[in-house]
Amino acid sequence: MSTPLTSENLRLAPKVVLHDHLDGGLRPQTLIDLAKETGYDRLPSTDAGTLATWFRESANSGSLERYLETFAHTVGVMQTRDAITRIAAEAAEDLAADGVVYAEVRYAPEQSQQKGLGLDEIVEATQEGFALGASRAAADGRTIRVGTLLCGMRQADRSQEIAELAVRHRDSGVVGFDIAGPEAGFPPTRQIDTFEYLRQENMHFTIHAGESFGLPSVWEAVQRCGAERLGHGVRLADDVTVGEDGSVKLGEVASYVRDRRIALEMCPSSNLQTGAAKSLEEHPFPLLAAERFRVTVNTDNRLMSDCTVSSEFGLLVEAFGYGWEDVERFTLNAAKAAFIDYEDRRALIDDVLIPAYQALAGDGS
Ligand SMILES: O=c1[nH]cnc2c1ncn2[C@H]1C[C@H](O)[C@@H](CO)O1
Ligand SMILES: [Zn+2]
Repeated sequence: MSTPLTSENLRLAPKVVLHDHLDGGLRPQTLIDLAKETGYDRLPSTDAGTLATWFRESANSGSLERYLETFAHTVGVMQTRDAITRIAAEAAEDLAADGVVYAEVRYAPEQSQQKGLGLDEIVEATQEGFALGASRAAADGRTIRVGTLLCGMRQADRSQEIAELAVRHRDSGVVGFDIAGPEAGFPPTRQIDTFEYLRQENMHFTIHAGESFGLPSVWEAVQRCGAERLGHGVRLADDVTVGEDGSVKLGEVASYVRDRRIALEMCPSSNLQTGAAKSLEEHPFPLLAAERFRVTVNTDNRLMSDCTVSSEFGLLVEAFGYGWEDVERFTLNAAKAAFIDYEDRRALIDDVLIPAYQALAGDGS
């Protein structure tokens, strides 16, 4: 018999998240504690409940630029080694508690230098935190592995430095690179030399594209920069035409992305907040999933969207009637697109995910 697809069972099911920002996932109380400890005096509230609501409501702005303004407060407390380690440890614990077995968590090290920390020190403090969080989760009976993506910020000019930092730390848990920040006016080709460098170093990278800017941004990210995955990529749907008879026709960019199995790191709640999608019903997730794009389900920012990986799955299950076989497919999509070694991906898929979803779907019982 199949296990009922409830929110609690979704939480217990093993999941993979590829797009989760460290500075978008702080616990509200931690933010308050760290603001006090580090002398950050600009928090909108020192009550955890009020602060959580403030983030959710402020991020719910309909604009990516305004959504991004809320990060000044989280980044504001990520300026000491201890604060960064605590935040990373809690992120690993919170993801593990939500049933995530493999996570790629990203952040922009250049934003943690307000008090003079060095870039390498920031990466070391983060890695230390993830290791600590994973070992605390293990003590609680949960297994999680965390890979890190380092982000260059599109509006700044430090991507090359950050890419070199990622390459330097590739043997201690950094698995890839990304560019984040405002999309309009900052095309990924501004950093084209950095992407060329990363390819020469055999380093993986994803690019936030097709979120607040349209199809040209997706095309540039894929064809000019060589992105292996797309952060969001919702506007790819502009290249998918659904006829009156329900027939679906893909344009060249969409075809290429589907043919090459370029993963789409979809984050439904975040998309609703930034206006990348008007409503869940109009979100391109079900269309792209039905057309067998490599869609994955992600949080983007757990604090700003007040979500978890399992709650994002829950939204999609409720809106589009997905079953365990769909949850499994989206999870396997994420495992296949992870930036870890092939052997590790295979082990994750064969030894962890497939047996668990067989049991959930009631196969062989
Ligand atoms: O959805 C997003 N689009 C573009 N940039 C984003 C998004 N979510 C977070 N960021 C930015 C704000 C963070 O400070 C930065 C690094 O995690 O990435
Ligand atoms: Zn993001």
